[in-house]
Amino acid sequence: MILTCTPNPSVDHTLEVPRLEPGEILRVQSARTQAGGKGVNVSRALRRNGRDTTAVLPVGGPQGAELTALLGDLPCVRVPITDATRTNITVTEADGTTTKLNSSGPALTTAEVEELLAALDAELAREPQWLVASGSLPGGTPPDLYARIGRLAAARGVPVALDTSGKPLEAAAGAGDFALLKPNLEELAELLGRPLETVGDVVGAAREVVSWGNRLVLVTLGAHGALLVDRDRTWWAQGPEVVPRSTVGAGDCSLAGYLSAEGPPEERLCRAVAWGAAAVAMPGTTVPGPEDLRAGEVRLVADPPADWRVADL
Ligand SMILES: Nc1ncnc2c1ncn2[C@@H]1O[C@H](COP(=O)(O)OP(=O)(O)OP(=O)(O)O)[C@@H](O)[C@H]1O
Ligand SMILES: O=P(O)(O)OC[C@@]1(O)O[C@H](CO)[C@@H](O)[C@@H]1O
Repeated sequence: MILTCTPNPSVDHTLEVPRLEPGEILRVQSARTQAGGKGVNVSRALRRNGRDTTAVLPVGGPQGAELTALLGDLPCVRVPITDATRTNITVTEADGTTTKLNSSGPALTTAEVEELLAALDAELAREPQWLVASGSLPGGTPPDLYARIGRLAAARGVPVALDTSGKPLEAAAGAGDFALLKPNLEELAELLGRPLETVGDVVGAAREVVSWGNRLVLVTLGAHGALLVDRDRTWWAQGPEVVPRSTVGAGDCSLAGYLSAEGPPEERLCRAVAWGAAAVAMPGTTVPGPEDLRAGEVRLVADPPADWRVADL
């Protein structure tokens, strides 16, 4: 079983317009409301592909009730909170350009944070294969929450895959001990405080993160595929070419694909880019199923040259 924890889940509204023009009245071509939040999406993708998963998340207010309904039969542990679950809005354009308006989320009380951790610990006691800890932290939550979650999982012997950004990423990655970190290129550049333009730049940054005590770094590069870096090796993989419809959740599907695979790291990477590319071709926060994956069309390069420019991949 793969356990996910999403401290700041969302109801995702996606609006499709031909072209986003600020200041204009735009006619919406289609509107979708789906369950969202990074860990929730990882669980949804795993479930859609027949994997055993449980999602732990706080829910509150009418939006929390809406999220519960949208989650359907996804196995979940919902921790009730007083403040309302957030709603995030995405606008996608005909050329695949995706614009996100993400709310900061509800204010969790100290007691609610402790209840979330207790619920998570009870699930960790079931010895899942992985814990995925994902997404931003809601207001009022201490930035070291993911570091605390990492310690809870370590005490239960469960490896953790972390996907977050900004201060929570800084606080957790610096504490080390994560089996996998999944930043995208911008998140990794922000963490290290320098631009990352070549494969060598990205690998150097990822190795620095590994030197803090973390095992593997999966750096997703949007349309340019993904790099997987450990202490000694690097692999780059690129999924099949797709017509992008919505990039929302592509990173989550990549992580789900990575964790769903068994075998050596490079096989996991190939699965990650296949799932990520499939997600991009789907509307809103829709996750791909087995029929959407084109695993045979993945390109893999071991130890790619350091001078390759990410923008040219
Ligand atoms: N335009 C694209 N064309 C093809 N594949 C893409 C495209 N964008 C993303 N992907 C695939 O999805 C993966 C994840 O994308 P990305 O790096 O944008 O993740 P992310 O920023 O974490 O996304 P999110 O936070 O929305 O889940 C990439 O590694 C790649 O395999
Ligand atoms: O605000 P966060 O927590 O960083 O990201 C939240 C979010 O953008 O991430 C998912 C896609 O990865 C969406 O379902 C959701 O709306």
